[in-house]
Amino acid sequence: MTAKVIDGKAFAAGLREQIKLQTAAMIAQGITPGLAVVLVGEDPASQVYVRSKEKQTRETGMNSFAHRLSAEAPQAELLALIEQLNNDPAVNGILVQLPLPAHMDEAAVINAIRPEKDVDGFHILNVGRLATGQKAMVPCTPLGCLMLLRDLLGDLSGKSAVVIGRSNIVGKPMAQLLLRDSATVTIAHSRTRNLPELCRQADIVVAAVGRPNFVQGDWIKPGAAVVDVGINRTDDGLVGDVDFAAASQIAGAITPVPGGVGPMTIACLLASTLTATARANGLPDPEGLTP
Ligand SMILES: NC(=O)C1=CN([C@@H]2O[C@H](COP(=O)(O)OP(=O)(O)OC[C@H]3O[C@@H](n4cnc5c(N)ncnc54)[C@H](OP(=O)(O)O)[C@@H]3O)[C@@H](O)[C@H]2O)C=CC1
Ligand SMILES: Nc1nc(=O)c2c([nH]1)NC[C@@H]1CN(c3ccc(C(=O)N[C@@H](CCC(=O)O)C(=O)O)cc3)C=[N+]21
Repeated sequence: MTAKVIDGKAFAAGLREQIKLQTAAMIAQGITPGLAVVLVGEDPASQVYVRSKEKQTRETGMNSFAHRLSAEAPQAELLALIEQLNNDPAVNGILVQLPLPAHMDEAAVINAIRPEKDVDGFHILNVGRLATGQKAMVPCTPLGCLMLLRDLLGDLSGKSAVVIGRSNIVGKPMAQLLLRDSATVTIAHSRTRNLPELCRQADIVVAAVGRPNFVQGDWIKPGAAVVDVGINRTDDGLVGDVDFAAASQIAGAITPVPGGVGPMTIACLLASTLTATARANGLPDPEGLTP
């Protein structure tokens, strides 16, 4: 069997078209959504992402505000910038690109963002809201994965899902979203025993590990859905966390790297910016863009 290759790039493009239409409708009401992206330091990969985010933000008709701080900037300078963005009515969403330089306290920085403007969904209040089933800002990468899975499988209720990875930015919120959709969720990590066997029982495998080709083809249940979040730069170029060649012979559907989850992350960032703008203006949540 050969798996359906899920075209995240095309799905994301469709999502951006919807966002563009709904942004235009908002602008017609006198409201222009605005996203501020803050980059601290000169990490080349982060610079590429941030430029891509800025370009796509403008292409949907939203305002994009870029702020760059040197890698040596004191944390107080970043906190002062966040405070300024918190109080700027033209800014509906704030994203501080991670990772931050080692001298900064990531949690303190994230929690300084007004939760309503926290389009990454990393603020402790949004984490708590998601975990308790309240209206939250939801992290972009897991949201993108959820959209792809719902599109593929429809109702996720009762499906068994294994999420490999327990980070605050991918694994844990992914598990929360799948749980909210009534999947039966197992979270695996570096201390998990019998990971291959665990995966073999899963209808859905989400890999967010950060190790090239980590998930083997024979870990996959025939016909299962495989979502590869991993972005690993190797001598063979950009590869995911799943051995794509092997897994795509067994899975029912699989996301490629590149062209799978990555483009969905950025599209969901724009979706969340629109959601934040709607909520800030007492408008209903945008159609089809919130989980
Ligand atoms: N496509 C996209 O939009 C995005 C892609 N990414 C990519 O996704 C990947 C994961 O990112 P992130 O969550 O931030 O990474 P982290 O490094 O924060 O987390 C990795 C997780 O994998 C687990 N892990 C490590 N080794 C093993 C192992 N041998 N067996 C089982 N679990 C293991 C770790 O377990 P433990 O907790 O025990 O250490 C940890 O929970 C990276 O490649 C990253 O680049 C990230 C964000 C967005
Ligand atoms: N505050 C914050 N929020 C984030 O959402 C965030 C972050 N920090 N730090 C870094 C990670 C990583 N991330 C990606 C976004 C897009 C692609 C993406 O578009 N990938 C393309 C390929 C891009 C390439 O060629 O490098 C693809 O998979 O097709 C990948 C990874 C967001 N992150």
